[in-house]
Amino acid sequence: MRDLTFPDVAQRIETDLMPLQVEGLRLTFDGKTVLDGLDLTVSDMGCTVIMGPNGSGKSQLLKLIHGLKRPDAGRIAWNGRAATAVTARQALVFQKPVLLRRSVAANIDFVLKARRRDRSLRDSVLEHVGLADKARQPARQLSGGEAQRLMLGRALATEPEVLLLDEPTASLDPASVLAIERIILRARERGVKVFLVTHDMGQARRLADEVVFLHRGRILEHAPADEFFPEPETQPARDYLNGRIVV
Ligand SMILES: Nc1ncnc2c1ncn2[C@@H]1O[C@H](COP(=O)(O)OP(=O)(O)OP(=O)(O)O)[C@@H](O)[C@H]1O
Repeated sequence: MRDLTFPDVAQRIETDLMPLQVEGLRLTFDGKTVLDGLDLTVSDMGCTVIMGPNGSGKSQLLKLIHGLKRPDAGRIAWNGRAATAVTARQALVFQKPVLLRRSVAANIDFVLKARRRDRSLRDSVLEHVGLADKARQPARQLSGGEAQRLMLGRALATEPEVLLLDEPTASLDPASVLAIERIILRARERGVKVFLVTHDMGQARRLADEVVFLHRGRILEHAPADEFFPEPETQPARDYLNGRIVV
């Protein structure tokens, strides 16, 4: 992937959506508590990595703070604004790419049109995610890593102030993982606030400015990365980092 400067995708942004404040957040499914009264304040820019064992509630937390679903109880505020009021100023990328059965370029065009953004941005977005040479190819023919880069391109085409990423590199090869991490880092450097769910310890250490550790629907730790990784305070976090089963 070439390193170029793109006027729109590379533009520095200043968001007024921070801090994120979560109070008493509760989510249940059929009477089962999935998130159990979470309190969380994220004030800093950079990358907040959300970690924790399978089923600890990471994906549900991302969906709630993005305003995609409503909690059973509690409050979410992005600098005082309700999550549902600012969804369009954010982008969420899931683990599994969800692409239109059209060309790579048409997948970007679709988003630009929906957001009434200049179509000319498409080429710079595709360059940015290293897919310019595949613009006319059907999106369904992309490899897993390429498809995920297209998903990131679609997300960036909306010029999000907050990027929410749910295991964006699961099952990708090391080169694809690094390509995606470079895109994430560039967004972060431009002032996009990043929330990243990952089980990849190397990735978490490479990208995290701070870590939120979830366990059984509760936040056990919220700490700067340079404190969390060398010295997690709780046993479940220590076990998780050491690869022991803590579910
Ligand atoms: N639609 C649903 N109906 C019932 N339970 C659900 C539903 N979606 C999620 N859950 C439950 O909510 C809990 C939290 O799920 P979530 O996907 O947030 O976990 P996670 O921490 O992201 O896990 P993983 O690391 O495996 O992706 C799990 O116990 C899951 O089974």
